[in-house]
Amino acid sequence: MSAPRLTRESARGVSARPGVRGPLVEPAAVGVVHLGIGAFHRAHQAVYTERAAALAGEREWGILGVTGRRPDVARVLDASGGVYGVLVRDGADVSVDVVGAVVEAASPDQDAERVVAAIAAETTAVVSLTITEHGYAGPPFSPPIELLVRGLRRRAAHGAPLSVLSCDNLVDNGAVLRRIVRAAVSGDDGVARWVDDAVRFPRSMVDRIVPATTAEDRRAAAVLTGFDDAGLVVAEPFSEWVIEDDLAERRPRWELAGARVVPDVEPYERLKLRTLNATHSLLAYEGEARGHTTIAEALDDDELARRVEALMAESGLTLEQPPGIDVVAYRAEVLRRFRNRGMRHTVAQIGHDGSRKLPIRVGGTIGDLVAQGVTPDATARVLAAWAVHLRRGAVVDPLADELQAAARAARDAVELAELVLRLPGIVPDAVAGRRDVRDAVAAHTAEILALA
Ligand SMILES: NC(=O)c1ccc[n+]([C@@H]2O[C@H](COP(=O)([O-])OP(=O)(O)OC[C@H]3O[C@@H](n4cnc5c(N)ncnc54)[C@H](O)[C@@H]3O)[C@@H](O)[C@H]2O)c1
Ligand SMILES: O=P(O)(O)OC[C@@H](O)[C@@H](O)[C@H](O)[C@H](O)CO
Repeated sequence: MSAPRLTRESARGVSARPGVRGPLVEPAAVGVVHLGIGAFHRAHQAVYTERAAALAGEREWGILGVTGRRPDVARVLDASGGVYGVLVRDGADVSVDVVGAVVEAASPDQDAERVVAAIAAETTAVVSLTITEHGYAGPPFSPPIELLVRGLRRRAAHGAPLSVLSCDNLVDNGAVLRRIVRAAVSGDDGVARWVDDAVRFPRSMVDRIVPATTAEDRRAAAVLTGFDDAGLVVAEPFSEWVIEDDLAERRPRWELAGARVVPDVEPYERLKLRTLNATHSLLAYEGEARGHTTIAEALDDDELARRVEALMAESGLTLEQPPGIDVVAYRAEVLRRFRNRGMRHTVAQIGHDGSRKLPIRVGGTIGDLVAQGVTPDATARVLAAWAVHLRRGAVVDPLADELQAAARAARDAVELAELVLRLPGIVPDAVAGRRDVRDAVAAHTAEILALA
């Protein structure tokens, strides 16, 4: 690409161009350490943090972004002084928000000491994480979790309070992370007591659709900004962040930027995981079986659209209405978001790591339906579509080899259904052996197998 590179210096004045905004801040210090600086953090929490800091007139909320596994993103952000753009796509409309909140970047293997020191620094008030569902598995734990624990041990020496904020699509992400950290420091009473007293692990629900960036996205952003941006991310206009009101006192005023800080995140989280994420997984796996490439294409398929509506209605039986949200309007909005033709969110990307995602997206719904005396039907279809994916698709999953081998060895739809239901943790134990649930999954599996 021949355009000059976007950097903190070259970005000055870029907002004079039509369709381009920002950067809004020039932070003077690191106040947030973010572990797992992938596409989502750059399009979500970093955007809220920048807007909140700008609106509050605070310069202490610079972000040190730490990559999860590979150093690539750290090197890109190092080269740009942390500055990157968010290409917002709304159908054919495009705009770019240039973000200045990230001031440093690091990778776990090359910069571990710097990251541990930053987590321990009194000037740091928040450690946030987006390390994927898989990043919380262990022991042994992923590199970001190891760094977090090392940083907390060091920080306990001065004991300044801290918020540790998981922003991954998990059920009760705050409690999951607290359990991992508490187990890791359990041998050291002083650190464990400090963690209990001074470290908050708020639950949070995050929502913004952020597909992998393509070369076409980079070209479209360069037309608007005049710069090539290797750190570019692409996102829809919609964004939501609901955070449990259990943060340490010193923190960015995210609510100024539109985040909701509420006493109980659970109803928001359930609604999102069981509506948006569950239907995303159905569209991903059955979309693949029906030959679709993106979510928008899959939803254009009338049969799939009908299945999605049925899934939303069925999972709705297990949901309560979160304060301030109309569930019917929420569902319509999710469908509208999925239909955003500007976004190329591939079914392949969403289908990754099903063994980690499906317990969160459909396992709980199935357990709750059975407890209500309802045999899951529309929800069973998600597991059926996954079973067919395991047998025929390009599987990316920590258990890929074992799952693919088992799925290919299954003799029929009933055995495939039994395979996915009996995998530990996919559905609650009380449900895994139920004949009616197996029959529902098997019936859908047979239908999807017959598609090809
Ligand atoms: N992209 C979205 O639309 C979106 C929306 C809401 C929530 N999220 C949450 O954010 C997470 C990350 O999404 P993303 O789009 O940034 O993905 P990404 O692939 O761009 O980045 C993920 C980050 O996590 C790291 N990582 C990946 N696997 C890991 C592992 N096993 N251990 C430790 N670190 C690991 C990567 O190195 C990277 O830094 C999702 O898994 C989800 O929980 C994403
Ligand atoms: O990001 P993942 O891999 O957990 O899941 C893929 C999508 O379902 C997910 O990212 C949604 O786009 C997101 O949760 C919307 O807020």
